[in-house]
Amino acid sequence: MKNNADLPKVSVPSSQGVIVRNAIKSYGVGSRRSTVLNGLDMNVKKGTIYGLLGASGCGKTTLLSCIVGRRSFDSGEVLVLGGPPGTPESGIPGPRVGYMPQELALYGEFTIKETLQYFGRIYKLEATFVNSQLEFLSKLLDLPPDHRYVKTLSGGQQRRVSFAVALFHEPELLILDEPTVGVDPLLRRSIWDHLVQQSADHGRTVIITTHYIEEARQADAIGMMRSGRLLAEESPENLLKVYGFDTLEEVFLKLCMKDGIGKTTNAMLNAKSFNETSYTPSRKHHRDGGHDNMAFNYSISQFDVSQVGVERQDHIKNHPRSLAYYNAPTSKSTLPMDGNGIVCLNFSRHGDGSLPAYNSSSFDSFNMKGRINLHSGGESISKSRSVYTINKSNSTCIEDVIHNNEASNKCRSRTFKMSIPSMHRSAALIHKNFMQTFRNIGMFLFVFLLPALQATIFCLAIGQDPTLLKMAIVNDELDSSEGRICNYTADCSYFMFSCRYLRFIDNNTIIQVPYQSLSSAVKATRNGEVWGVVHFGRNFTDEIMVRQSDGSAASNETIIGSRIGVTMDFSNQQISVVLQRRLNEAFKDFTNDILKACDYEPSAGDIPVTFLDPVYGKKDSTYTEFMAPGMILTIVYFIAVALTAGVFISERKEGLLDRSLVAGVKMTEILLAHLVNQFTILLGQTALVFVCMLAVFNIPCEGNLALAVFITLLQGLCGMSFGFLVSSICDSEISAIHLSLGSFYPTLLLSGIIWPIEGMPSSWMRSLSYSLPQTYAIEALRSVFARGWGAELPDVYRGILISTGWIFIMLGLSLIVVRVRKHTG
Ligand SMILES: Nc1ncnc2c1ncn2[C@@H]1O[C@H](COP(=O)(O)OP(=O)(O)OP(=O)(O)O)[C@@H](O)[C@H]1O
Repeated sequence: MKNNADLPKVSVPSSQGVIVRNAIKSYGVGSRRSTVLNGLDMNVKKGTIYGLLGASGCGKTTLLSCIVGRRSFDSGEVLVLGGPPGTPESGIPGPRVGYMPQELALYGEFTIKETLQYFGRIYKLEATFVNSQLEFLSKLLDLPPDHRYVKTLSGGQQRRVSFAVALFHEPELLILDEPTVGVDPLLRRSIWDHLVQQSADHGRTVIITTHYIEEARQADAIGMMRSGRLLAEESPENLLKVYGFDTLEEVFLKLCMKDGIGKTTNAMLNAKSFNETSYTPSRKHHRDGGHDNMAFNYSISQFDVSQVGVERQDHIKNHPRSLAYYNAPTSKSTLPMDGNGIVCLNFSRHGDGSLPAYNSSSFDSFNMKGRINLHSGGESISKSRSVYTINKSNSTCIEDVIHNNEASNKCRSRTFKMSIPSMHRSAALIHKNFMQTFRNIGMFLFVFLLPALQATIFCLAIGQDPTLLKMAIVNDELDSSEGRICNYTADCSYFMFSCRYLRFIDNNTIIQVPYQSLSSAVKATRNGEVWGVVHFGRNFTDEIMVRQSDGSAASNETIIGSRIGVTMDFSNQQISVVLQRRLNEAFKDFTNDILKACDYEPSAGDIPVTFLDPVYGKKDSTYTEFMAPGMILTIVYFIAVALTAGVFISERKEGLLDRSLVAGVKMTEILLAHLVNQFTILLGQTALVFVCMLAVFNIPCEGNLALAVFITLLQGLCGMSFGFLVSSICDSEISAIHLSLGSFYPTLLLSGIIWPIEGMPSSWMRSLSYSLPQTYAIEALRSVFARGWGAELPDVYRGILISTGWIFIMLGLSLIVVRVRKHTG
């Protein structure tokens, strides 16, 4: 029908559909550990439709996710299209499988057409093929117009689009988790008709879960699942015939009741007729079709089971038609005649650990058409469970154990191997990310401008000296009756020094509020009306003169009379520091002024400690300048954390991650695409932050601007990596927010952004500070900004190296966490 020429060709057609053996899967740990799959066996013949039925929570989705390789069994085996998931033979992940997870697994911001185009790019399909499939599937699934955004569709419409995504690249194997939920009966029928046609005409294998038991009548086989295993695995016709019911629901109910009242014996075996009937695909093409799946071709009645041990017989009961289990066969007579089959052997290793030798001559009466897999039935895979493949053509016994171990070793080594990203998939992901970003332009602009906005707020709000602070002035020197009033002379006149001093107080910082009495001024301070009181004694000017002339012989009375008494509200440290500084500066200016007016050297009145020109920085550098490097890095770092942390979580929750990974997308490609996307945004954000800080608010950067930008971008990447780590650890956005916010304050407080690390009381706390990802980078940027240092100096290159190290550590940890989570459920 459609020319799917670009899909990778499978060189060796597989004869197998899906085979699951003795699958065990648990979730949780300790007392909360619960077993979801409990020794489950499943056989799906290639080219058939397999309906997996079972109550909610019985483990269907878990089983499917293990089949598609998104989870792994605790023990047991799964072969998909001839190989374990994750191996090239299985085609998983990759275009040979179409997976529709239970979640929607669609991008809401995309139109229907864009959705298919995206997956088309992932599969590297030609645009003409994608368009023709879109047209075809739109009709088949009665999809809304393809320009409609997915997020605007109804739930049922969205599920149909999700179904179309699983179908459209015409995969060999379709794994559909409840595709017909929310779909009306007519459409359900056309979906099933399509699946039947796909399996009949094109030999596609379909595994489908559904809650509508009766619709599974169209399946070739049904697996009825309960308590983590299959109660029955049979064609619907046989099930109905054997149990004599009209509906599958009744059959299922019956099986459940049997299972529930402790009849552990498999219902199929109890029903004698099941021993006599094998599951044979009902549609003619299956009988003729040659899609060999050995599991389906034998009923138990075809095998001589006389030598099967008691334990094995239990297994046989669980595998009434698909498998035969044998205790270590020593004679060819124990093996089936004619046909193909999976033969499970219960054998032990020899004393020296070697495996018993089987070769084709052991079974020469067995007319093999294809491969025979000989399994041991032992429970412990590593010790006694082995798989043999006997290859008829060369008549040698190939130890699949070794082969499998090699395969699993390869798998294991793949686990932590960084696969080289594919160009076309990375390009598709990057394209998708940018489309998602720019679709919501309002939100994008907000996020894009947010760092510059934060930088502006920081520069405006932090580090400026407080202004317009009210101070009470109680000047007892004033007495108009005695002519003691303020004049504004600049001469060398020793008169009303109090007024002359007050003229030098910075009016922008201090508002002078005259009070008549000291008590009322102190009361005003207590009431919070003023920040303090500046008090001059009645003979202030005279006492200063006496003190100057008496020098070291000045009396205590003179000293007290000549002082400017300041009573302050010290409750606000920053304000009181500024007030003290301004009052001291005013006094210095006052003495300089009077000395100059009287022809003395103005600086003669200064204290001898003199700060000459600084080596680095300015004498009057502000707190804003101290904080700016830290703030720049913090803003960029945490915006990157916030943007990235949600990415995986929403993709994982919506099933998009699973769908992409099953489609063949690599985790490294997803990471890379997000890094490219976020980094591009980060470039713009960083540029705006620097313009804002340096050009608008005049924060000085003495060093190389490019170096400063480079350090900032590194910290942005560091934030992204941390965001990825957070999102790979957390299951929900809420927990990601908690973790991100939880890390925000310790970073802010411990990284030397607000206060110098040298102020920390103990060495362990300093060590803790330096173990954070931002501390060295902040020191590096501060050195570039304030000292003008270059990358050749340790303070700078250490920041660069440590930031780079953190990026790799956190990205590596993210990949490890993703892998570990896959294996732990
Ligand atoms: N990640 C997980 N951690 C812990 N328990 C889980 C996890 N995933 C699934 N489970 C539990 O495993 C059991 C089987 O879940 P699963 O989703 O496989 O069932 P299901 O048969 O597909 O159900 P439904 O038909 O409702 O989709 C449930 O009890 C579920 O709560």
